[in-house]
Amino acid sequence: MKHSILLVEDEKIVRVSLADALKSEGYTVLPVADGNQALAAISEADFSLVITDIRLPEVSGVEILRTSLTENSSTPVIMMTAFGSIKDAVEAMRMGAFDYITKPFDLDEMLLTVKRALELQTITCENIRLKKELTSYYGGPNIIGEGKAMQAIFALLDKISRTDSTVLILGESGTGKELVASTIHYQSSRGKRPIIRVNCAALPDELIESELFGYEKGAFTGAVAKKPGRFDLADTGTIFLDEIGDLPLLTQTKILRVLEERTFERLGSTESTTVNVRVIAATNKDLEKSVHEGKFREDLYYRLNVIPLVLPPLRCRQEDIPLLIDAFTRKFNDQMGTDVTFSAESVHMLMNYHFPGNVRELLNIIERCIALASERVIRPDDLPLHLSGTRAQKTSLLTLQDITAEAEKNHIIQILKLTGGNRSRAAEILGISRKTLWEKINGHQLAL
Ligand SMILES: Nc1ncnc2c1ncn2[C@@H]1O[C@H](COP(=O)(O)OP(=O)(O)OP(=O)(O)O)[C@@H](O)[C@H]1O
Repeated sequence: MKHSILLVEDEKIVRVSLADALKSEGYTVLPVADGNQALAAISEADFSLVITDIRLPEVSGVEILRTSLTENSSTPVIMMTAFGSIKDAVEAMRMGAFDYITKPFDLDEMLLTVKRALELQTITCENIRLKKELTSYYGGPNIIGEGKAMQAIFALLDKISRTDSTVLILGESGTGKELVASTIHYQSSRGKRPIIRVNCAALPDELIESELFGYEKGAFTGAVAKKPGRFDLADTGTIFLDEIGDLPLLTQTKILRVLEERTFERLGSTESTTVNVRVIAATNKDLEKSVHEGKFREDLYYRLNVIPLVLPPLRCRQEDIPLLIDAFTRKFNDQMGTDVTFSAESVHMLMNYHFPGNVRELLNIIERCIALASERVIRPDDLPLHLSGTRAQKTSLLTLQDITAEAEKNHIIQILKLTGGNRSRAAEILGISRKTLWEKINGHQLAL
């Protein structure tokens, strides 16, 4: 993108020759002769750079500097000053001007200063953009959900972020475990330090320990230099152990030691290394079952389970689906420069889909629909075929017992919604005791 420069200079000869020189460098230039025109231009457009004379009739260069900094603080301002007004230039620098150039100036010197100022402006803008992206990706409000289940999660997140405890996040694939882990980290006192993610399921058993704990030079064939592990990299920050249920037993023992003593040994070293890390782990496995099966260490399970956070599957928080559709539609419309919306029938259809892939699946469906949209409104026919097909397909594969259980569960959800979560009234309508309802809520793992 071409840089745009506002040039404010009342001396015609300087204005015209400098504007020509800047244009021949490939910049877009708006030359103006007085301060009032400059102020009007600043309020109407964003410039990459402002170059202004200090002494101008009516409105001074200092006033232009002040307005420019207020309107857009990332736009650098270069002041041009005659020999007699150096004091003003110094004052302008103090106020935040990028630099000043004394008139008469050498053109090359001016172009070099312009280049430096624009480099700074590019970096500043990029920095602002990245920061925005980071906070919009990880900031609390961007975990979307307004149903009871998610409200309870937000309240817990708030508390967890203020502690330094180990957290275990449980939930099916795509329910937002990684998003939640990042949010806890960024909201915590370690937020400005690194968060290192390890996908325990993706690392082959023979590499996992060297990845986690690093190795010394010569620890094994091919270890030509010392390499820090992920725990070293996460020092003073957070380590996110994703899919922890897939860790081999031997590595589990070492993780337990880090959790208890904050120490570990690098491969090929007998010396202990101490780290200061917060551990957040996640899994979509039933860890309790893995413990019973002897696949997961019981002591590690209890050590991790200090604060468990269970993310409910999307099908159990139907009420969040329209909100998520809205947010994802906005996101992809922004990205693709489109203006697509979902019809009420499509939203209804999505609300009735069981989303085995949870929020990730919904996100992918929205992206796909917007990318392939031939019209502005997405109707049920435009949704992926499996959405209408899966229910029938799923039903045919289920046993009678499964179908009954599913119907029972959905009915309980509906009635609880109807009674605004009042369990006594729901039990009355359902014709069961409060105790039975409680057992069924637990049995179906309803996050209400
Ligand atoms: N409540 C939510 N609001 C907004 N976006 C969400 C929400 N939950 C999940 N997402 C988005 O859905 C996608 C999947 O989430 P994430 O990767 O955190 O899930 P996960 O549970 O860690 O999945 P897996 O177990 O497969 O690693 C991400 O793009 C995430 O930003």
